[in-house]
Amino acid sequence: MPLSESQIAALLTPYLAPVPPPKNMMPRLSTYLDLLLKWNARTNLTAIRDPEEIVRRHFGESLFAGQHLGTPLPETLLDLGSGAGFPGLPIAILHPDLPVTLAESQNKKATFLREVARTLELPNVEIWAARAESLPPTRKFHTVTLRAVDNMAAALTAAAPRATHQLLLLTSTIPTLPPEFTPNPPIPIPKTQTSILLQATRT
Ligand SMILES: C[S@@+](CC[C@H](N)C(=O)[O-])C[C@H]1O[C@@H](n2cnc3c(N)ncnc32)[C@H](O)[C@@H]1O
Repeated sequence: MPLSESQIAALLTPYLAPVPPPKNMMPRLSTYLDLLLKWNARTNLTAIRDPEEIVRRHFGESLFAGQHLGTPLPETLLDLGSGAGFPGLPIAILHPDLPVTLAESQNKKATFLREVARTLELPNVEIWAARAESLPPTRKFHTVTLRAVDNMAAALTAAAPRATHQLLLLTSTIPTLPPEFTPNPPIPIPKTQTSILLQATRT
């Protein structure tokens, strides 16, 4: 049974500030969820299969990160190892004017990301269907996000030279950060025992 937009909104309440969401956010999240469930039935995009859990864990945590990008909003954002789009795609839905690049090296996941960006009509989303390390050296981003990457140390090595201002990590452990980045106190992510948001500023 698909979730209605109002069910999605209710599940997201703990993660969102009590302000009206941007126009089109709930319809876009609803379409994204439908696509994810459809694709996940035949190809393994995410191990979480329960729609409510997808909304809470993937959408909710990503949107929570999207509300901690700082003020003013970043000029550009790279989501390194985006998988099925987390946290980068919900952030792009929350901030449709923010140019977001999703780097994902697995072809089937990158194809899915393209399909979602096309269907949701998100013109500011770019899919980099290869390793982030292969982006041209001149490509830098105000903010680089990382969530659930398999090898955090390697991902941080790839992320650091790309981030002109900050790294934003969704993680359960505090990793050793590159020395040019200074962490702020971690922020607990709602409804989880262990996950934190760790923002680190280039100094
Ligand atoms: C465990 S998944 C997590 C995906 C997503 N961030 C999430 O939280 O659901 C990690 C993904 O990162 C991708 N990945 C790892 N290192 C990468 C790199 N250097 N460049 C691009 N993609 C990378 C992998 O292909 C994989 O799909």
